[in-house]
Amino acid sequence: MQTVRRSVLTLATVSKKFTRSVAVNSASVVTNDESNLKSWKEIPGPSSLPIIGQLLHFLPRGSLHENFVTTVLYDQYGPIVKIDGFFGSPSIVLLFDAEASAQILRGENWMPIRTSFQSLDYFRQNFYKRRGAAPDEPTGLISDQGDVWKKFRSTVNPILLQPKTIKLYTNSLTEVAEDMVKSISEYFVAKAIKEFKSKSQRSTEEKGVLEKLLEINEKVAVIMASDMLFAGVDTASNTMTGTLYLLAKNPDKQKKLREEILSEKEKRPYLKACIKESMRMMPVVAGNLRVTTKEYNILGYKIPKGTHVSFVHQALSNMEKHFPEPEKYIPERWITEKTDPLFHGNAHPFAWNPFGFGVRMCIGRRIAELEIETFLAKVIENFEVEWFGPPLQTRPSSLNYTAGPYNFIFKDVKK
Ligand code: HEM
Repeated sequence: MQTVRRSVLTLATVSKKFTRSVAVNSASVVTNDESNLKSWKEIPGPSSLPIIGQLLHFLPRGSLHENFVTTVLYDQYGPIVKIDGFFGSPSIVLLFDAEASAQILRGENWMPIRTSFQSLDYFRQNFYKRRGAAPDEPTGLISDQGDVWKKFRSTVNPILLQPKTIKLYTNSLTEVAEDMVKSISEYFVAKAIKEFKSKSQRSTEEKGVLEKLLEINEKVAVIMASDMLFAGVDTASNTMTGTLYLLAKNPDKQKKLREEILSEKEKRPYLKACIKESMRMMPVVAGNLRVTTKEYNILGYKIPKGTHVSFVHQALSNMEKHFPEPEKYIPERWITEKTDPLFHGNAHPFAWNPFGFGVRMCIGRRIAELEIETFLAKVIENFEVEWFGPPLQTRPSSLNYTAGPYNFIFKDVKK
């Protein structure tokens, strides 16, 4: 149970600037004949006890203690599963169905609610309150909801999602990522202010993310720095480790990637494909979450307003029906012809959804992609990466963390 909650990264008049690529489609909500719908109580799930609900199943030695998100629940109960809340926490509905996920994600795309970590909410609210902030002031994208989230997201969206700005910022971002664990956001912002002031006036094109955020105001920069530290470090680093592991286990794919990198062509489709494929097999975020703001009819069940629904895309992207031979690392599926049975476009569009959806999708996506591409290209260009010993383990928690030992061998590439 705890794992489900933590597995979900609890991490909209939405500004026109960022609605353009988003399909708001509440018309797609299923309108089954109401009389045939089963009630919320009838949604299948593990057996439950008063007060503690299904907790026993998730404790050590319980049948669902480990990795149930991917297979066990789906195999036992099907595409929709209810996990009862316990000790006052809300119940949660898990969806293992791409179309049903699409219905809710689209239906909630106007003002998506994705609950955060209670401890983070508490800390941020008290931290900012102590500093004299008004109740409607933002605390961060991860923790805010409703109008406060919408207004703040509209402010930072154009900067964070602009490819030109992100490209400029990659080097400093990577540097920041390396030692950010030791520091707090204010430290970086203070340092950045000092640095920027010491530099002569620069054109808009040369300014990085933090510089542009600082131009809005210091508060926006501090909040965003805090969000980026919280959501951007472990996600990107675990994805890099997972990709490196899969490349080490698939030397033919690694060789092909090295050839592309050494060819020094500007575009690197195979590199992108390698990353997409590892995010399909080993997504760092197992599922996403929305709290419904209206009633839905999903897979024959009535889902009331206010329900916590989790879309378990880790399970979906590892299903044969969406991605043939799902247990194999085949980056080619992302670049092959439409006629190839492996073609990724044959999968349901919501079966691979590692960065979330719509107006609330990951705001750091471009930064993450660039970071991961830069890192992998450098490593694969310089080293032949091998792996020895048992497979790399992942530890599902708030994210799917890779767990040591990291049995990599790096051999110099003979150039
Ligand atoms: C491989 C790396 C990453 C993955 C897989 C990932 C995944 C996600 C997902 C699934 C969401 C939820 C989206 C939704 O609700 O629809 C999210 C939100 C978010 N991510 Fe990422 N992320 C990654 C890297 C980053 C980076 C590098 C940053 C910052 C630099 C970042 C910042 C955020 C923030 C601030 C949010 C909250 C957005 C909001 O609620 O408006 N993420 N991410």
